[in-house]
Amino acid sequence: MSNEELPKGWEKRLSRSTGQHYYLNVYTKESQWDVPTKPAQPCDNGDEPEEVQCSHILVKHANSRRPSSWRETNITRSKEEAIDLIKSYREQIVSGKATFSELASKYSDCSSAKRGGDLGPFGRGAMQKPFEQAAFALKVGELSTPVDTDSGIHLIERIA
Ligand SMILES: Cn1nc(-c2ccccc2)cc1C(=O)N[C@H](Cc1nc2ccccc2[nH]1)C(=O)O
Repeated sequence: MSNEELPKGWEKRLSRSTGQHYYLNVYTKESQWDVPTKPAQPCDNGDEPEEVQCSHILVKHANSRRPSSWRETNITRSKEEAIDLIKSYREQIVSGKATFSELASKYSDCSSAKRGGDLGPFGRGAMQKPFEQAAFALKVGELSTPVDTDSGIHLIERIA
């Protein structure tokens, strides 16, 4: 089957190690041995937007990729403490005690804190995969549960 015959967004590649053909999803860069039967990205059939816009609160921990931020030069909290903080922020937002923007501006370890956590619009392939998957699974206005990436623990709100 040539590339032209494959569903949109897939490419046929040859594995150097096995000599077998595999199929590359050009959007997610994920590969598979089975011949794809559906378009590579749900948005090809209108199920998913090209981009989403999200705000997030990031709490870094000692094992984060870069355990430093505008708030704290040397971040030493544990991953479990970071998860507990994100859960407490989520509770404050859901109960109306604080707004997402207020908490992001005060506590997020991402430089987007200065914009209330707003990351702007992004498409698939722009963010670390766990963040992307969580963001694209949210409905507009919805709040995530804690999301774990190499950067730390996130709380994500989908804006658009
Ligand atoms: C992806 N991104 N966008 C901004 C941003 C956007 C708008 C305005 C200012 C900063 C900052 C970042 C960023 O990578 N920040 C990192 C932390 C971080 N890691 C992330 C992983 C996924 C999504 C957002 C993330 N933010 C940092 O400051 O150490």
